[in-house]
This record gives sequence, structure tokens and C-alpha cells, in this order.
Amino acid sequence: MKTFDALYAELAERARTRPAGSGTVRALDAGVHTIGKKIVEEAAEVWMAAEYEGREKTAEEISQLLYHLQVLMLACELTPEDVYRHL
Ligand SMILES: N=c1c2ncn([C@@H]3O[C@H](COP(=O)(O)OP(=O)(O)OP(=O)(O)O)[C@@H](O)[C@H]3O)c2ncn1[C@@H]1O[C@H](COP(=O)(O)O)[C@@H](O)[C@H]1O
Repeated sequence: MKTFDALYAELAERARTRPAGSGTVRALDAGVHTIGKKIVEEAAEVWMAAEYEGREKTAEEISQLLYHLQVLMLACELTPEDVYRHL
């Protein structure tokens, strides 16, 4: 099972090597504004799932939100440690 840190390492590698077909590379190229809008969209989907769609769908939507947050972290050159420091 993939952890937050393992996903971050995978995405950082994608950013470094820029493999063809990577959605992460595409999102990074689109920039912070576009990534930010995606985060807002995914956050709304988490909210709706939590209210109306049950635990499994909510977990799935949360995973997508975490993914897009990590893309934003990479775009802003933030590491998980930079975030954990505030927890
Ligand atoms: N965990 C994820 C992940 N979660 C969400 N997403 C993206 O976020 C979108 C969320 O889906 P939605 O249904 O909410 O949105 P959608 O309208 O279908 O998608 P869009 O066309 O709007 O992007 C997905 O279509 C993916 O583009 C992810 N994309 C990639 N990963 C993982 O990231 C790693 C690197 O992926 P690549 O960079 O694509 O190789 C791999 O391990 C992937 O499994």
C-alpha cells in the first residue's frame, strides 16, 4: 500500500525525469494557478462524498485531493518535511 511519503517520492521522480504521458508532468507544466483550481475542485468532491456518497467514495476522493496537494507541493518546491513541521 502506498504512503504519503512514497507517493511524494514517486511524483518527485516524475518531475525530475519527465516521462512521456505523465499526468504529474502535465499538471506541473500547467502551473500553480491550474493546480490550485484542481485542489479546490477535489476538495469539493471530498465534501460531497463525505455528505452523500459513503466511506469508500470519500476515501477515494481524499486520495485524489492528497495527490493534487502533492503536485502543488512540488510546484512550490515544498517537501513533506516542510509540511510536517507545522503539524
Ligand atoms: N494518485 C494519483 C492520482 N490521483 C488523482 N489523479 C489525477 O486526478 C484526476 C482526478 O480524477 P477526477 O475524476 O476527479 O477528475 P477528472 O475530471 O476525471 O480528471 P481531469 O481530466 O479533470 O484531470 C485523475 O484523472 C488523475 O488525473 C492522480 N494521478 C496520478 N496518481 C498517481 O501518481 C503517480 C504518477 O502518475 P503519472 O504522473 O500520471 O505517471 C502514479 O502512481 C499514479 O497512480
